Amino acid sequence: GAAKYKDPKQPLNTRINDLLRRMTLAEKIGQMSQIERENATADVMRNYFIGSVLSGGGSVPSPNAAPAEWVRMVNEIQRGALSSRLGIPMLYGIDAVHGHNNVYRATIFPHNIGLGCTRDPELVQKIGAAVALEVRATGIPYVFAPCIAVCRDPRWGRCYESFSEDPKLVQQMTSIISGFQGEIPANGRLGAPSVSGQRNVAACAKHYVGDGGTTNGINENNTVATFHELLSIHMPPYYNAVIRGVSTVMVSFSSLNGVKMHANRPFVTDFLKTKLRFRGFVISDYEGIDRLTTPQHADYVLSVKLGILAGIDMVMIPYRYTEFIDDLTLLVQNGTIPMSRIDDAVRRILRVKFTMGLFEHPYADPSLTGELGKQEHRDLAREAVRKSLVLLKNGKPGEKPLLPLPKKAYGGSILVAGSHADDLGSQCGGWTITWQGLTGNNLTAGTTMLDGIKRAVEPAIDVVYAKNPDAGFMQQNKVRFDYAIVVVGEPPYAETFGDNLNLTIPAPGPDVIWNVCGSIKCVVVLVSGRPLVVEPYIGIVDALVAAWLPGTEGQGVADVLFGDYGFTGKLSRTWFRSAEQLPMNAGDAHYDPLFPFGFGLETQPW
Ligand SMILES: OC[C@@H]1[C@@H](O)[C@H](O)[C@@H](O)c2nc(-c3ccccc3)cn21
Repeated sequence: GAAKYKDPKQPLNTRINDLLRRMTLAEKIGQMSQIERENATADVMRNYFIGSVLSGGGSVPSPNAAPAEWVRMVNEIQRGALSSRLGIPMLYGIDAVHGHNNVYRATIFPHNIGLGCTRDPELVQKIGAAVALEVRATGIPYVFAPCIAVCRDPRWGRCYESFSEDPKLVQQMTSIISGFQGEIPANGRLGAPSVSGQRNVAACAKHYVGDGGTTNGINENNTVATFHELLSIHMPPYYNAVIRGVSTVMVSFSSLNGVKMHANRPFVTDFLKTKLRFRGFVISDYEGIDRLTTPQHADYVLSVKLGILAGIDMVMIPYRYTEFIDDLTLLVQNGTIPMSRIDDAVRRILRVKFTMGLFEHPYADPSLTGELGKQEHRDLAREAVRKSLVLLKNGKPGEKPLLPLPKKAYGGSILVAGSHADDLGSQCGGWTITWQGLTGNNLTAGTTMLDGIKRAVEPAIDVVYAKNPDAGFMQQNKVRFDYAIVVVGEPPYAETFGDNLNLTIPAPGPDVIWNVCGSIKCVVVLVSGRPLVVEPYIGIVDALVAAWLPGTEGQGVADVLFGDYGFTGKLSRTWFRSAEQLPMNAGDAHYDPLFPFGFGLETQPW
């Protein structure tokens, strides 16, 4: 009859063992290879037995490609994989870290720092489920998310990808994994990979481990921590991720006490696989094994040896796949890497692929294309925006609170000022359409904060927008406006490009604050991937809101500014006074924040 591995009624381990024993070394090594979509032709997939393909940040079939085009591309690559001797389906992975963020017109949710401020794990689980549907709309079944870093220093360019400085809060937000993958079944094995069905996606807990603890927040650098500091600060979210059945774990570029994580067998194998009994597969980061040497790729045979022996099962190569395959083949044939290590890697990869039904459903479900950017998901994102905003000041001493703002203005006009009020790209931040993100309003479909404000106020009200009002403008108009909403902040950035040692509000933000708030009542809305230096302005502003990186549904900001909903957000990380204090986290002996972890004023809806 049919080969056992093709029979979904066979027990999981029967299928794995039946397939494994049929595989040649070349087919096994092919399964361990993940290549970039740009070089994933059907021939390459078939001839090299490639097991996985990725879209790197911004890697799309064509600019502004529609879901149907994504589906065609993924299916074409799959057809190549399935035409190989054993017909093992390939697994396509992509970064969906705040929505399906590479895809034009996808719903873009608040980045994780804002989701941490909602203190709402159930909401975050729903977000995972919604993002899974949008990812499946494009025929993709695997996401490199969530990042469960515990960011301990906001000078780190990726701090916005972290839910919190507090491991317990990050642990709570691992609920997103159950959103992505579906809840583990009641009789399911704890710790085993678990993807409920074809409306779910396999997830990836990243970056293992200690990515958020590097010295001075320098990206990809070194985390100095005792074993117990590691276990109490950076490791806890991995306990929850494993129990929730996360399918994959991605290794961090960073080092732990001087040992590169991509070469760290004690933690990748002995702790994660043996101690925690993680049974999914471990994937490297992008050229992560190349970076084991300086300069990177200086000795690729050594890189492959160290990475695979550390316990990496799948390598995000992503271009030099013939070199990877040749080098790994050599290392196995000369006995440096035992076949048992290869078999462990392939078993784990097959376990995930069988469990998620990839053999039975290798192709996209075309009925899901309508899920991309669906209004229901945008409404969910708008709710997340409302709940992520943190109100830091509301009214000067002895004065009544400024928020919620009235929807009518007695003078008939309000001023909206600042670069970030009318900039969809900046309110989305990095990892949006491109790797680094974009400024401007043409990148995708969404609602700027300015649009949201205009829709919120009564039609008769005149909303005047001035991107960068100078003192003269304010002098001439100070009696015209009842109040001003000033929206300033950081430009989009990702990874090392976001590393920053001073954390001041970029120009011309401060000038706009001085000019406007020195003249009329103002609420400042800060759009940033982390707390910034605001102490110099605290006295002059009437109200201050941390909006983080809200994403496409900017209407959510107006919802709370104008009192349709109350402010409820609580800081997911400490708001420092100056960068010289850093690192400074709740629980430290010396703790002198401007606003402490957990702080957040509240307002009542009208
Ligand atoms: O996009 C794939 C992965 C992503 O999942 C990881 O979180 C992230 O660390 C990452 N950096 C690069 C990357 C870095 C520098 C140049 C080119 C690509 C690629 N990736």
